[in-house]
Amino acid sequence: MALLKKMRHLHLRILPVTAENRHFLLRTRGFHKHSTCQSLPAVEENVLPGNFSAAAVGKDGPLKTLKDMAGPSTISNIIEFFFRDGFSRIHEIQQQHSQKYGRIFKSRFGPQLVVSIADRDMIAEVLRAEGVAPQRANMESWKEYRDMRGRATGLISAEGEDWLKMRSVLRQQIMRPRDVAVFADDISGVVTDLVARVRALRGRQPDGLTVLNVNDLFFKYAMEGISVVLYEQRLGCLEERIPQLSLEYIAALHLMFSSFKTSMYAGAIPKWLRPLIPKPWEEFCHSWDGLFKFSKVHVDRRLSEIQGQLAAGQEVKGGLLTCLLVTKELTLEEIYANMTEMLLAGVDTTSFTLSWSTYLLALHPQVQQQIYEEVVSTLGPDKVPVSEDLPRLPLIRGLVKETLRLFPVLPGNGRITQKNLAVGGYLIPAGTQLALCHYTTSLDEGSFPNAAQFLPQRWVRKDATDRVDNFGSIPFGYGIRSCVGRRIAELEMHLALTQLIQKFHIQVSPLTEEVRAKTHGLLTPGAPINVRFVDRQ
Ligand code: HEM
Repeated sequence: MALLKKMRHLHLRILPVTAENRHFLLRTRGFHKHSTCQSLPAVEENVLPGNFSAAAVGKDGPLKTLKDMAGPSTISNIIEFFFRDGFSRIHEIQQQHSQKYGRIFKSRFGPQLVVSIADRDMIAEVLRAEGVAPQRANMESWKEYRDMRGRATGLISAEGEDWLKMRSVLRQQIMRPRDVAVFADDISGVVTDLVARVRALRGRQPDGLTVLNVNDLFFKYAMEGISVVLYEQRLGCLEERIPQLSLEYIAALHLMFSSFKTSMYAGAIPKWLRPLIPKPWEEFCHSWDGLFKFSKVHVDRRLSEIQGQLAAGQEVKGGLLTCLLVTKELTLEEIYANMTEMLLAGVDTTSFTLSWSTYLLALHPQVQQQIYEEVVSTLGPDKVPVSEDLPRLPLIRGLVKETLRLFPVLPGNGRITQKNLAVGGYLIPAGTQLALCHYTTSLDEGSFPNAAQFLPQRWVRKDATDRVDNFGSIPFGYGIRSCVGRRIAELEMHLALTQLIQKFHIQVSPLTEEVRAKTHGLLTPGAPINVRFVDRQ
């Protein structure tokens, strides 16, 4: 209350969403309450959905039903996933299945039928036909945890009207490059610490050059980087001694990902079986407790700072969190939930991409040299890049795009169809779980000639009319439910890579053999990437 009364004294760096534009979104997009919140009935394969007649005809002739669709049998899936460790090869299995069964195929996982789409144009059709509040997957286990603890859902776990409200608030704060440019100075401060940490770590190795398991370093960078944006404070992750609270968070995050398979089962195992197999659900809840606790501490800290400033009649300045706390467009519980989910979504994604980028640069010294030349001809050898410099570094942007094409952090994404669709000659009923096979489309020769090659140059536009984006590679998703943190992630990666390339020759260490990708929830390096950072001057 006190905050609201004093809002006129505030000077926020970021303008809040107005009630007017939020309601505009709700009104004009024809959003219907509950339209996406239905529980998912098992999809019948041979039934023509309501709004299609039996003689439904697509652009290439009569439409077929899911019953006609090819795909691996349940038995072969069980063997593949449980006996051949398919969970760590989901990206490869995606490719193999699309070669064997076609660009659209079905798989069964117990009662769940999944339709996989490994074709750029079909994916485009699906995403372009999306409604106002698309649903990614069944988030029942996430919601159950939140209900059990009396917590709100955040952007990842929310659906329908709840999601739309939060999305319309957050998207206007962080979705455009110019919105996130205000964070560039703070992130640059984190990059300075990253560079210092590279020097400290390599100094400990016998050759004085190698940073072992570079992902460990980028993890800390990404956590520190996203935290200055989300919590408006430094966490000390790049210091020699990491503060206890941050260490606890890292442990909770590791538990969430290391128990990825068990967490998946937490949602898949029926509730009545939990007393017999309690571990997955217990670990799932335990890691969420840790993640929420961390966000709550940091949000509460900022809230009491703001209250103190207002009580003392001082001006309140701040970024995203300050704005959310002051405008109260989201409840405090929604703020905790969104900070928790954004932090979860924003650390490994960014750190894996940075690890793959440095690995690819090290493997391709000529490409690295080309990018280095662009950086020094634009900035000189020493200038610290600012956000306005980034549009003038197309190869740095191409480097990130090409890394994400070859190693899309999310090798596949999901959608639950909200209406009946005709895709690839098939009728897909509403309520069907779709798997969009981005790994396969990213490596498709039709979309990307010499697809296996690392060519950041392919993303550089020749002129303003030249569009090189295509649905073959959409690492941040597409449309209204795409990654809300995209611009923050890009800013963090562009600023870090520019400085690393400016300062160091990045070389493969003899300690690193070929590193292949494995799926562990996300597409991760399957072995430690050890990289040499050799001073350029
Ligand atoms: C390299 C870095 C990143 C990649 C490749 C990435 C990729 C993605 C993808 C593919 C999705 C799903 C989009 C869809 O379903 O269409 C997503 C969703 C999301 N991402 Fe990211 N992400 C990255 C970094 C971040 C960061 C830094 C944040 C923190 C703000 C973040 C927050 C989110 C959230 C909250 C969602 C859910 C959005 C919603 O459902 O409305 N991501 N991300």
